[in-house]
Amino acid sequence: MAPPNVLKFETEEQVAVALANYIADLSAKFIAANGSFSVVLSGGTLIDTMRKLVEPPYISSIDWSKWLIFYLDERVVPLDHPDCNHKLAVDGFLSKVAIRDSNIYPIKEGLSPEEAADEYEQRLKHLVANKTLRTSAITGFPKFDLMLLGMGPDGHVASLFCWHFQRFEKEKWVTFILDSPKPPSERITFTFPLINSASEIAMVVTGEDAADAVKVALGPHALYGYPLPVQKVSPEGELTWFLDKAATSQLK
Ligand SMILES: O=C(O)[C@H](O)[C@@H](O)[C@H](O)[C@H](O)COP(=O)(O)O
Repeated sequence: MAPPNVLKFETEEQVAVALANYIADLSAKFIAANGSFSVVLSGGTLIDTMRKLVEPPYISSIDWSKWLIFYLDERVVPLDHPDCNHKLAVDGFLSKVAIRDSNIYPIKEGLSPEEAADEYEQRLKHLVANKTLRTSAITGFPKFDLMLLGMGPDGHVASLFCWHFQRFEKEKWVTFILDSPKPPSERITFTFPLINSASEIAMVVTGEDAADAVKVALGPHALYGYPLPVQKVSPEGELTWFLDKAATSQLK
């Protein structure tokens, strides 16, 4: 992986503006090259930070009909539950753009976390088999066009947490956790081999709470010691960080 692009902005608003421009450019690029644009969403504040996409010019310039939506992680709750990342995405973004429901892939309801993870992985395997998703020539894992990652104050990404074994999973595409330190406790999550097979990853990190983990991930000691999950984010393609001043306040 090439060194990450680290883009620092004064305000979260400026992060949102830059993120929309970055996503719109990638949408045009991947649709021109492959006829589709596969986008994987995180939960948390990411959906709000994507808000500029549902405003002019992007609301009319982006070819939404070619977008495919997936989830990096999902809480194992009903799809209409307030804790559901799919509900968060629908309410804040998907309900405002013309992406076909058939191109949006929420998890299957009513399953156990283990069953939900297996079912999601099987669905991804089907999409690889029917050529909806491309695969990495290096890893053989699905190669999503763009993954949009948030990062928790402890440096977690998706539902891969520092002191939990899921961060070390090497075989599965999707796994599950029953004791997430970030509630709710039961989730499914993409694994690092799947995350790192992406063409593009955007780390979208704003706010003071992230500052310590940003310091560890991007500061002078980034290569020392026990890496945070966020430090394992290393796509085959480009990694770009979008940070506001608050998030970089601990960086010297
Ligand atoms: O399901 C989740 O909770 C998210 O996918 C999670 O990984 C989130 O991206 C980080 O916890 C950052 O959350 P904030 O953006 O709210 O800080």
